[in-house]
Amino acid sequence: MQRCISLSLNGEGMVAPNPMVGAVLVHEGKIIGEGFHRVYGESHAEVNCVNSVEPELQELIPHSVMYVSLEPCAHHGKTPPCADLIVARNIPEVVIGCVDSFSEVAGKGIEKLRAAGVKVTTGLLEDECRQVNRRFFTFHEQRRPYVVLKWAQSADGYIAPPDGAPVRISGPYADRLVHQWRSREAGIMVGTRTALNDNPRLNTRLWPGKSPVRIILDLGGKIPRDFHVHDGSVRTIFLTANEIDRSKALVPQVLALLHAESVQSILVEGGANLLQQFIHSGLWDEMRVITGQQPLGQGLRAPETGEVRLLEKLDVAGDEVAVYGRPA
Ligand SMILES: NC(=O)c1ccc[n+]([C@@H]2O[C@H](COP(=O)([O-])OP(=O)(O)OC[C@H]3O[C@@H](n4cnc5c(N)ncnc54)[C@H](OP(=O)(O)O)[C@@H]3O)[C@@H](O)[C@H]2O)c1
Ligand SMILES: Nc1c(NC[C@H](O)[C@H](O)[C@H](O)COP(=O)(O)O)[nH]c(=O)[nH]c1=O
Ligand SMILES: [Zn+2]
Repeated sequence: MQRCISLSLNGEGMVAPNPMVGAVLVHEGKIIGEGFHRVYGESHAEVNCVNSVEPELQELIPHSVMYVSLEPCAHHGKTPPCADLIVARNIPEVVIGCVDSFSEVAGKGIEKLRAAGVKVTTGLLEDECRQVNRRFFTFHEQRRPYVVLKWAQSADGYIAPPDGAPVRISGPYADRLVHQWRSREAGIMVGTRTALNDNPRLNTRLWPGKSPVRIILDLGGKIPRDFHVHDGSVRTIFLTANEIDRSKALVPQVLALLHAESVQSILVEGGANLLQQFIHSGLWDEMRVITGQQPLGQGLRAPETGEVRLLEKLDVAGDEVAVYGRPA
């Protein structure tokens, strides 16, 4: 199953909104086939796994066990049901990492396999398999995008100078990492003042990968038409007074709207005002804080994190990158 998890990660940035999935076929303890879901809309891991078995070993398939990190699908989506393929290839046993909570599946794959006499085991490395697809599961189970908060702060805790002018706090390597993060999320969001002060592009020009949908808070329609966010280079959602009721809490409104737009995950890049509202709402999943090497001395303070749980700390060419989760 660990091999399935490693294989599944090859689909990162390519398969969303589908989950990342890996599968292996094992005959008498030996892997005879393996596969992963490569690209959204193309064949699933189970299919690529069966097709990877060498012609001379195909006869072993009915005597093998399939390990797969996510429950095989049971419906005709963009591709036929994998549960039907497993039955059709007479695979007698399937070991599943985690059940698929997507309503079209949600146990129906397991039911179909068992009804056809296939021995099914579920829950092997379940937490690890769910962690791989945390965006997918949050979207389908909590009916909101997976939320990653991110900011860069100076060594003394500021995110901007007093006049709010854009300033580079993180170094070129951390910037490249941020663009890799951008390529792994479906959406990227900033507040009105960040859009006005920084005129950001919010794309992935420093990393090979898909640029996320831009989500710009602009209730007053203040952002000039010649700013990058109006350049039409990527899909951009402007949140105006038509979509957002100022008298109500912002974050639940934004997340409901993005769920309706099928935006499975967002990277919230600031500023402090917007980030603080997400932190106070409790509707966030990861917090990634880059601390630069230079102090600013004064300016706009970084958001208050509140109680958090440290998940990871990296040194990126002198910049500290800390990843936090919500308290347990
Ligand atoms: N270092 C970093 O990582 C980083 C990241 C991003 C930004 N920055 C810097 O941070 C500064 C901007 O941050 P900021 O905290 O001042 O502003 P911000 O969070 O970018 O935007 C705040 C503005 O968004 C609108 N807004 C926020 N909540 C709202 C709500 N609930 N309903 C309606 N509108 C709402 C309001 O605009 P209106 O006032 O128009 O109503 C509010 O003034 C800039 O100087 C930028 O350079 C730094
Ligand atoms: N100042 C630093 C930021 N700022 C984040 C802002 O959202 C900024 O507007 C955005 O990064 C600009 O986007 P683009 O480059 O125009 O695409 N973020 C960092 O990671 N490091 C900083 O020093
Ligand atoms: Zn499938």
